Amino acid sequence: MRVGLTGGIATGKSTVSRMLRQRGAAIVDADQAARAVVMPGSEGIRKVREAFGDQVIAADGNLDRAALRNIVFQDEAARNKLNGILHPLIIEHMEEEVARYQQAEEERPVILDVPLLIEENLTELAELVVVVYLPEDLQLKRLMERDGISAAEARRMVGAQMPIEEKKPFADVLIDNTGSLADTERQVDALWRILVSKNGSDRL
Ligand SMILES: CC(C)(COP(=O)(O)OP(=O)(O)OC[C@H]1O[C@@H](n2cnc3c(N)ncnc32)[C@H](O)[C@@H]1O)[C@@H](O)C(=O)NCCC(=O)NCCS
Ligand SMILES: Nc1ncnc2c1ncn2[C@@H]1O[C@H](COP(=O)(O)OP(=O)(O)OP(=O)(O)O)[C@@H](O)[C@H]1O
Repeated sequence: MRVGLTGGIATGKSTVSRMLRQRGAAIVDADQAARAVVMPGSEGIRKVREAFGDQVIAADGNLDRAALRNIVFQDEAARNKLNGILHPLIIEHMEEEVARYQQAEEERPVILDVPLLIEENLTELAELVVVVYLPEDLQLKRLMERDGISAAEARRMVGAQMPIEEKKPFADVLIDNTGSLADTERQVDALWRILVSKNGSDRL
């Protein structure tokens, strides 16, 4: 079964996906795919260089992620341009990974960890949509603490995504990550029970 795991930046997707992996899920992560498709020499990095110039390429030939991040979180047109280049490559990369897991004999749930699942109309990739939720004030606080950034910068990054309150109605299952990690673990346990029963593999 394919599960779409989404939320807003820093609401706790990686935290929840780690908890699901510990319970036996396979994880396919869009942020990792976004890194894989811009490896030196790839079609992705060539197209990004054509669009944004040498300012976003580091001396060693890798993508200069900080430079590109500064550009795209300030400028919607630049962000749309980057998305237009990378999203088809990211989706293709993720589809290949999913196919590899599904060809394997196991029936374990495959979790698609995709921050922009709803913005990019990708919910159809998944049979079940899980939204990891935090109220926006706490989202900003955790983002500032994790990335060591200012409130203004955090607001810009959050502003580049659909507000978390608007993502809530898309959830088949909502995980509220406001409380302690133990509290979130309990919600993940309940989700896991749903996933294994839908897979017909309650015996796991
Ligand atoms: C701009 C880039 C180079 C910044 O890299 P950096 O290492 O600093 O951040 P990282 O990739 O880990 O992303 C952190 C978070 O930012 C948010 N985010 C990333 N890209 C976008 C975007 N295009 N629009 C809105 N939010 C985004 C996501 O919540 C993500 O989890 C990178 O995020 C990127 O290549 N983005 C475009 C690809 C993309 O859309 N990725 C999101 C998954 S579909
Ligand atoms: N229940 C919790 N209590 C306190 N801190 C938490 C909790 N859950 C997650 N965090 C912290 O909040 C921050 C954001 O969590 P995480 O990195 O999992 O978010 P994310 O949604 O994967 O972010 P991104 O969109 O950037 O990939 C991290 O520093 C994490 O350690």
